[in-house]
Parts: sequence; C-alpha cells; structure tokens
Amino acid sequence: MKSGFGFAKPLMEVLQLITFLLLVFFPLGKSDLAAERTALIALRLAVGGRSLLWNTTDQSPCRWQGITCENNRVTVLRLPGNGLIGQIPVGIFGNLTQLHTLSLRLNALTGPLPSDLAASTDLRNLYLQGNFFSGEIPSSLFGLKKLVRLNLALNNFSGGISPSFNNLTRLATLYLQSNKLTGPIPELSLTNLGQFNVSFNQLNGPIPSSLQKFKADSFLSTSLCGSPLSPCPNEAVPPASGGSSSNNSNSGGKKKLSGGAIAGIAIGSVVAFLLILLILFLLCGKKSSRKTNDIATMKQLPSEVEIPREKHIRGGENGNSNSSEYSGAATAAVSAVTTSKTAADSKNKKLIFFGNAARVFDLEDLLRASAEVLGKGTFGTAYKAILEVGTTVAVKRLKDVTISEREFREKIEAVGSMNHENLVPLRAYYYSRDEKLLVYDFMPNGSLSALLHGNRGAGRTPLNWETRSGIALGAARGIEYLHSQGSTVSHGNIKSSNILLTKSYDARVSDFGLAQLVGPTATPNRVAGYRAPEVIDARKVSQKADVYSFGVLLLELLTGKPPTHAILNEEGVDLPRWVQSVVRDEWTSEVFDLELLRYQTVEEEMVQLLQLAIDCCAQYPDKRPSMAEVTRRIEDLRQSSLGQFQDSQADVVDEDGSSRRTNSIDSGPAPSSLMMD
Ligand SMILES: Nc1ncnc2c1ncn2[C@@H]1O[C@H](COP(=O)(O)OP(=O)(O)OP(=O)(O)O)[C@@H](O)[C@H]1O
Repeated sequence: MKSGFGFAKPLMEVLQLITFLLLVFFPLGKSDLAAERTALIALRLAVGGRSLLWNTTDQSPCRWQGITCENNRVTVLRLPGNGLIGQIPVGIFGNLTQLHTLSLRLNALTGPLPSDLAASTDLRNLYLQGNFFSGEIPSSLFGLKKLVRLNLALNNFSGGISPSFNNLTRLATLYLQSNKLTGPIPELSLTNLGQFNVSFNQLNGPIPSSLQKFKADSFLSTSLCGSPLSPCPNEAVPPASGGSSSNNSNSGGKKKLSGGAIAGIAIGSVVAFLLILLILFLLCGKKSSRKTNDIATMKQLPSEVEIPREKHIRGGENGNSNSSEYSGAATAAVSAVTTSKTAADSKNKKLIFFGNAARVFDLEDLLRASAEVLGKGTFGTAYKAILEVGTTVAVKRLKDVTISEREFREKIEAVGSMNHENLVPLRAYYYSRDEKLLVYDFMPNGSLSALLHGNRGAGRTPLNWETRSGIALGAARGIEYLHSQGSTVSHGNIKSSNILLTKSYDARVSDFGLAQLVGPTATPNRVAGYRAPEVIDARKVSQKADVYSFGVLLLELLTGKPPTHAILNEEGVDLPRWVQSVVRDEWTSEVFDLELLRYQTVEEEMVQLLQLAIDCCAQYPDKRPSMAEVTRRIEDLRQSSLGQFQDSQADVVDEDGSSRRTNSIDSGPAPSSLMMD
C-alpha cells in the first residue's frame, strides 16, 4: 500500500489494511469477476455508504445494486448519492478494468483520486461531481483515452488545468466548475467538446480561442477575460493614460476608455435623452386625442370591452384596485380588438352560461371589466378580465370562426358540457356576428410552458419532482377524460402552453374542442415539436397523436427543455430525437433537468417516467399506449415515489452546508438511469 495519500485517521488505516488483505489474498487464482467482486467489497469497506445494501451472499456482483455487467465483467458502477464517505484507497479500480461508466457523484468522498483509476482504460463516462475530492486532477486521468463525459464539478480540486486534457480526444463533456482550480486555461483543441464549464474557480488570463464558442455561463465567477466575457486588457481601446493591470476583465475594459470616448458617450446620452423626451411628448399628444375617440366610441357602443387606460390616468375610478397592474399597451390592445363592433350587433345578446356556473355577471359586466392581454394563440387573443364583482375570468376572443351560428352553438355546447377537474372549465360564451367570446376560469399560475421555460434565473423556485409528476398526472387525466368521450374525440393541440395551473399547481388542460370552431387559417399545433410524425394535416388529429404530443410534454417536464431547441450545435433537433440519441449513447442521466437533481431518491421513478415518455413518442401510432394506460403508469410511479419524496425533502432541508450540491450544479449529468446505462 502506498503511503503517499495522507490517511490521518486510524480508522481509515484499519480499513485500508483490510482492503489490502482482501485484495492480496482473495483474488489469487480466481476469475476476473471474482476479483472484481472482491474489489467492490473492498470499496464498500473503505467508503461504506448507508444505502449500499449489497447482498454479498450472492456470489455474482452483477446482481448488486448499481452494478451492471457485460460478458460476466463489471462494466458499469453507479452509486450516486449513496452516502459514500472517505477516501477511496488504491487497489480497487486496478481490478475494475472493464468499467466504461463510473458514477460516484453526490457522495462525500474525500482525498485525491486513486491513481489506479488509470487501469480502467475503457472508461467512457466518469461522473464524480458533488464530492470533496481534492488535490490536483491526477495525470493518470489523461491516460483514459476513451473518456467522453468527464464531470469533476463541485469538488475541491486545486492546481492548474493541464494541457494534457488534449490527450482525451473523444471528450464531449468537461465539467470542472466549482473547484479551486487556478491559473490560465490552456488551449484545448478537443473537436468533440460540446459541453464545457469552468465557472466558480480561481482561473485567470484569456479564454483560449477554441473555447470562445461557449457562452459566458461556462466561465462565471472567474477572473478570465476575452470572448464571451469582456475583452482582456490588451484587447481594449488604447488607454488615454496608463494601462491597467487588473485581471478583472470588466474593470479592465472600463479603465481604458479614452477621454474622447467618454465625451462621445456623454453627448450621445444627452441626444438620446432629448429624443426620448420628444417621442414621449408626441405620444402623449396622440394619446389624449385617441382617448377622446375611445370614450366617444364606447358611448356609442355600450357592449365594448372598456378600455382601462383612463383608470391609469384617473387612478381606478371604478373602484377596482387592481387596475393599476394593467399596462397601457395591454389595454390599448383590448381597445383595438373591440372597437370594430356595432351596437346593434351586440344588443339583446347575452352571455350563455353552462351547467351550474354561478351567473354573477352578465355581458355588460364583462365588457366593463378591466382587461389585460394574456397572449395571442391559434384561435384568437386571450384576456384576463377582472369584473367589478371581484371575479377574475379568462376571455378568449375567437378569430376566423367560419361555421354557421347553429353549428357554432352546437359545438360549443358540447365543449361546455365537458366536466372534469383537470380541464379548464368553459363557463360561458357569447356569440354575435362579429364577436365570439369564450369565458373560462382564470388559472392564476399561468401555463406549464411559462413555468418551465420562463424566468430560469435567480429567485425562481425550483420545480420539484412532486410538482412535476403531479402536473403530468393531472394533464394525463384531463386528456384521458377527453378521449373517454368517444373514440373520435381528441384534443389536437396538446402542448405545455395549453396546460394551465391552479393556485396549488394542479394541472388543467385548456383549448379543447376549439379546432372544430375555426377556419383552416387557424391551424392548431403550430409548434411542430409536438406534432406526431403521421400528422400531415394538423386539423386531422387522433387520440394517438395526442399521446405523442403528451409524450413530448412529459419530456419537457423531465428535461426542462422546450420541444425544439438547439442542442450540441445541431439546430432544431426535436426533443424526442435528442432524448433518444442521448439514451443510445449511454448517457441517459444527462437528459434530466438539473432542478430534479436534488431528488436523488426518486431516480427510479424519473427513469420510469422517461420510459413512458419515450413509449408515448413511438413513431408508429399503434405502438403508443392509450391515455388510460399512461394515467395508470403515472399513478403507479407516483405512488412508489411518495414515501421517497418525503425522505428527499428532509434531506434537502437538512442539507444546509452542502446546499451547493442541490443548487449550483451548472449542467452536469443528473440522476443516473437504471434503464439504459
Ligand atoms: N384560463 C386561463 N387562465 C390563465 N391564463 C390563460 C388562460 N387561457 C389562456 N391563458 C394564457 O393566455 C395565453 C394565450 O393563450 P391561448 O390559449 O390563446 O394561446 P396559446 O395556448 O399560447 O396557443 P394556442 O392557441 O395555439 O393553444 C397563454 O399564455 C395562456 O397561458
């Protein structure tokens, strides 16, 4: 046993001695697998692990948790978040020579990496992030020529980044963020490198040209300079007086501004300010003249949706304290869409309510309500309207309704009769020649799309597994209900912006039944990423096409990525194809949204949901499950994750000192997969 690894504690020495004896005596004359078994037992002895419950009476380690074998050799060892503590002694990995995937991430492993890791020359995926490994990144690592994914983030590695990384010619992922690395980054000419991060280190100097293709996120909180960060001092405008030697790239750039440049900026700012004043002045003049027109129009047209611009100016004259939240632009838009009607058209027309919906307002109330544009969709524009009685509703103003009044009423009655807790209830509608309004319950937490993809920055509450799987289940139940209304009934436009959320984040499916009301110009499923491959005419959809779209939505929930996006520089790869390629390449764990990282204990369920999503996205419709089966599978996996979720919540609360693990892993692989790895 080498003595150079600084074991301080006597306990460690005892464990090492046992390890040594095991390794020396047991493997003699045994098969390779037996030697590997002994090495694994030595690993468990050395670094323990509260959840490493291997049944060692079973002679084949291939059946132990976290281990996969091929041709009777251990090829995958995955023990993420298993509570492994301490230093891995030399003598273990020297026996695991066939490993191609090693994941020990999110444990409490300390000390340097064991030098005999170099013996695992088949290693392709090495995930060690979220431990306390220290010392320099060992040179033995650079002999692992087959490495594709290397994640050493969130450790205590120190020293410089070696140019020997260039030996790892297949490297596609290199994550070194949140360590104690110092010095400059060498030029790395790794042609396959698509994921790279060195943020939160003490690195300085210019960013090598080969790495300038990565975004600034890859170099956060360092003293590096040059593209994509601010220019290095010697790249800046020649200084008017004395150069700066600051290695803070931001301040370096500023100090070098010449007097002329400063004068130019000052003059430019004054001119811009005057221009803005002029524009504001002109706009105000225009606005007040338009306001007069609006009031006149409204007097003539009592059924118009009132424009609350005046309320801004006069401070909520109808007593609606919320009116100030509405922007002039939004209200102007309301005005614009409602001034085309005639009084005669809307007179004597009423809001038609469905079922037992409380009739606490009528058309007049609705048209008087403060309104805010929520967004424009395929079928028209949606508004949030706050009625004087205090009720808030969502109003959809349909465009392109080409069918006859009778047909419209028949179809909308069918939509209104749909009644399920996971559908956004249609409360009422209004039909006139020029105006068709649908009144829905307002969903205060907006759409799943906004929740997943909007504002990912600071201050966002991470979306946990419980919430995501709950949304998946709610949405599945809503769609299953629609499908249960008849074999020809489908939604036709399942996507994350049509899954709306209640105050308690329960999912409600919206926009069902609208495709039959509008003309061909309003083609649903505009977002191609959700459209099943067999759907050529977006208006001719089927239940199995809904299942496909729902599969994409599940992938969106699991990956946090929008359905079509640029991945690894391949523009426009859609989500199912990307996930499938990741799975094929044996790095399944990387598909999961980083926010799900903290829920280690539900890894199994996450993989099950991923499998379900992949099944839903099968190319051939008859290979896809029915929505009833989809619902059942989500119910089952949520059932099994319920207890584990409570445990993991406790972990997160207790984490305190190690909270960096749950919050700041930039984009390293998420929980490992039991399915494909
Ligand atoms: N009942 C509602 N409560 C809260 N927000 C809503 C409601 N209905 C729609 N919205 C929001 O209004 C916006 C526009 O919705 P709309 O359904 O008109 O279009 P879309 O869903 O974006 O696209 P598409 O029409 O293709 O489905 C969306 O951001 C949606 O989240």
